[in-house]
Amino acid sequence: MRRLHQTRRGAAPGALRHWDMQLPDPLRLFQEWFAEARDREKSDATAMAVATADAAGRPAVRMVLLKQADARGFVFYTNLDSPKADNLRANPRAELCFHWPVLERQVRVSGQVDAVSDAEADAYFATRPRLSQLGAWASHQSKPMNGRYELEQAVARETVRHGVGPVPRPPFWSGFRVVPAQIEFWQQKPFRHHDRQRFTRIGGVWHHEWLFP
Ligand SMILES: Cc1cc2nc3c(=O)[nH]c(=O)nc-3n(C[C@H](O)[C@H](O)[C@H](O)COP(=O)(O)O)c2cc1C
Repeated sequence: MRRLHQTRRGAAPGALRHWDMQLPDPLRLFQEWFAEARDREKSDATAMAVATADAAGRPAVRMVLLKQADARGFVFYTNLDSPKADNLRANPRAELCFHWPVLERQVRVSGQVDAVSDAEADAYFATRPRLSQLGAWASHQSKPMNGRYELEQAVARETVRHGVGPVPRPPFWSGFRVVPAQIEFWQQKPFRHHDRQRFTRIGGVWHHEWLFP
């Protein structure tokens, strides 16, 4: 695991010596852990739980797949008529949680949620397999259906409707970006003496704390 480097500074004669931490950028640290997870985990390292709450504060959590992670935030795609999208419109905050069991690591990311731009969603949708694109058109995500047959019928209808041309992104399908205000890295250690490091962004600057496990 990447460690904070501690360096002595300001050691003018007679001055108080102090420890100054040179902090790693938490987004870079995330990228390092994520790259290791992609190499070493047996399951999909992009799978993450996303917790939302409705306007009354009722929580809901479900798995989604991370499609982009950079300085702007963490992006996933979904149906805009789904309960999670309703929650995010009512209360545009979320927490993500990755668990990488082979590496014995957990990462939590929380913050404000923005809609991704239409251009960005179009570009990502165009990369999806055709059957996934048709599935996005066919699925009224989280609405009741009369068994699998209704889904298969809807996929068949969409297949005929789109013919052989490109399948455009449905207007009811797009992405959300969680803009990180806090990122916590948890690394399992023997006897539950785990490492926890929390980074909080205040006024555009990341602040670091160690937490008791
Ligand atoms: C590993 C995994 C990955 C998933 N990825 C997505 C995803 O990227 N987008 C999505 O809308 N649903 C995804 N799902 C399904 C969601 O967990 C959920 O069932 C669905 O989005 C409906 O959620 P909602 O009713 O809370 O809106 C995934 C499920 C699993 C188990």
